[in-house]
Amino acid sequence: MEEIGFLGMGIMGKAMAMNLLRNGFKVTVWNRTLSKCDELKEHGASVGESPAAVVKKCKYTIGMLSDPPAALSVVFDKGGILEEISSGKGYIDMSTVDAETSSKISEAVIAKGGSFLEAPVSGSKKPAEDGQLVILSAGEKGLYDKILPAFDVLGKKSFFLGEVGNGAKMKLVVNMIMGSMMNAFSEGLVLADKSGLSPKTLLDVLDLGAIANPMFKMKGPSMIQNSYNPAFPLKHQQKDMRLALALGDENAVSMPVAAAANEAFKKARSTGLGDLDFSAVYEVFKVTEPSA
Ligand SMILES: NC(=O)C1=CN([C@@H]2O[C@H](COP(=O)(O)OP(=O)(O)OC[C@H]3O[C@@H](n4cnc5c(N)ncnc54)[C@H](OP(=O)(O)O)[C@@H]3O)[C@@H](O)[C@H]2O)C=CC1
Ligand SMILES: O=CCCC(=O)O
Repeated sequence: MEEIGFLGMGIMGKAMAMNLLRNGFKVTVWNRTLSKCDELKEHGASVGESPAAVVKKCKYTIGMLSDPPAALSVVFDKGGILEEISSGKGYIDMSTVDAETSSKISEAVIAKGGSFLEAPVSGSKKPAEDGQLVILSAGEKGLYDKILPAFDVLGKKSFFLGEVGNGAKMKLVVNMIMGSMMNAFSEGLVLADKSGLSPKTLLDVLDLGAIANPMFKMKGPSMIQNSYNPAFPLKHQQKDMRLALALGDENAVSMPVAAAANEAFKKARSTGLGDLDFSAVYEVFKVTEPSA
């Protein structure tokens, strides 16, 4: 497989690029804060000085950026992808963004003769490290077929969902459900605790029943220890709720549960919890009325 470019060495990008290196791919990385490339360099990656420099060197470049402004910035700004993308080169944006952002990027890349695929992922830090992501791609099928060897390393399953926007929408629907579940779970933990039950026993009961799931199992024990080491930062979960609610607006879908969950994530952000794991929304539900 050709050398792969990788833009964005955050929690996910670093784990994914490291995984590609471990599996024998040649990788050139770039990050806005350059020092975050150091560890990758120690493991054999080359470092590009700009997104454009990475695209110039590599036939295929992957992006894993925080949000729509970041995803647009690496494409359209000075030193961005558009300066070097051309016929025969492909850009694969794996960031979680809305369909409109993805379409803007796709149109600009294609106008320069390049190919584009959106490919957001389900799965967090650990699945990224272990190559167990679920990849939700859409866009140019030819590029999908060519990048599959890399997807096979990064994920346990890849979907091709058709036209650009479908991957972004699928990802937002999934994360809207996940964020709402995390709110219900947090409320339940607080309700158990305040009504004199053991939250730990609640976790055991949940795990044996019809609503057992990997998220409760993985996050529950650390939540009841008030430990929120970020795997999926809360600020990104709130961004996904906001983008999913906008998708609901466009399609006239009433989403009262997601809207309430979004408010809780906003509240958590406003109290300085945005950089912690999204499970820190639990803290919002713990706040009790001051006693008279
Ligand atoms: N963490 C998770 O569990 C998952 C995250 N995602 C999604 O993946 C994406 C990345 O998430 P994650 O790795 O957790 O996020 P991080 O916050 O850890 O990393 C964000 C990355 O985006 C870069 N960035 C931010 N703003 C800009 C900008 N204006 N220009 C250029 N680069 C910028 C950061 O660079 P710098 O270091 O300079 O700040 C960093 O490399 C997000 O869209 C997220 O929603 C999807 C699945 C799971
Ligand atoms: O976007 C983040 C998703 C996190 C997960 O799927 O566990």
